[in-house]
Amino acid sequence: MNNQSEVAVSIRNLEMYYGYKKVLNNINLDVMKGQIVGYIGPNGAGKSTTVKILLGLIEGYDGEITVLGERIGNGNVDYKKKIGYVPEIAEMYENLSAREYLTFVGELYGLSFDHADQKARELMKSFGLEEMYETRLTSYSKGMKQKVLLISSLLHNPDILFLDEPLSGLDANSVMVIKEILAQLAAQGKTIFYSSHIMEVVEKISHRIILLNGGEIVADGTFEELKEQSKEGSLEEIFNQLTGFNEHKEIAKDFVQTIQEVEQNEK
Ligand SMILES: Nc1ncnc2c1ncn2[C@@H]1O[C@H](COP(=O)(O)OP(=O)(O)OP(=O)(O)O)[C@@H](O)[C@H]1O
Repeated sequence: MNNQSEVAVSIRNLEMYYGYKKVLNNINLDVMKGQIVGYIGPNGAGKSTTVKILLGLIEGYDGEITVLGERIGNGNVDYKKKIGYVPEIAEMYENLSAREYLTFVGELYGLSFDHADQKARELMKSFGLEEMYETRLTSYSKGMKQKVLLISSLLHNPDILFLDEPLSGLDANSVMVIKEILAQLAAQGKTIFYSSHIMEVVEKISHRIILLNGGEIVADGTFEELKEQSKEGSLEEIFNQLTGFNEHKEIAKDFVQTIQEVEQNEK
């Protein structure tokens, strides 16, 4: 089932200010069901701000946003049950075991304890973490915590997923598994917003790439379309070109020179 013609998220004339600073400028988007959207841009471009607005975590924006047919921001929060979110930096209550954490999150999303428990145990097993299920998260490695976070975002079988650096800390084998899971979820009609600074992965995984720069969309299309427009070969090169960046060597040289500076009395 792939409903690429149905709109999952619609954004019209979105603008956001922090104080006097405009951080989102006239964002317009329709994202279809079953699409994996690579939502990329330089640090501070406005990616997290957009996602937090869609999640209902930030108010005070201008514009109209519809998620799965519901206009958001009118007090109706039911749509949030259909969303899964993996933030880049997560508060995980690390004194809890994975079992306690995941059943807690599952119950927040309306699952019964038993259903959440059974599902979480099964998903932990798929990730090779069955033995760790009752162990406190404090003793998990970074990659293990990331797997628990991914599970927590998917337990309630959401229709839309927002992932911020979801492969952070994962080994090569786990990366292959997650990429395949995302492809299969999209094929079932789930919509995935995938934010990452790792261009090789975004290039491969995304059906559509949206590049944000200074709060504006500066590119929107398939990787092939972006390549055609920019005449560059890789997404990294397209990114550098469209964000006007070609000074990495000079910046690195200045940085290294500064590190090597010694005070007169240190010589
Ligand atoms: N709570 C806040 N108060 C004031 N300004 C903020 C706040 N959060 C973000 N900003 C500003 O909004 C702009 C967009 O930030 P945002 O976090 O959306 O960027 P991003 O594209 O997600 O960046 P990164 O790739 O570094 O995660 C930046 O200029 C940032 O300084």
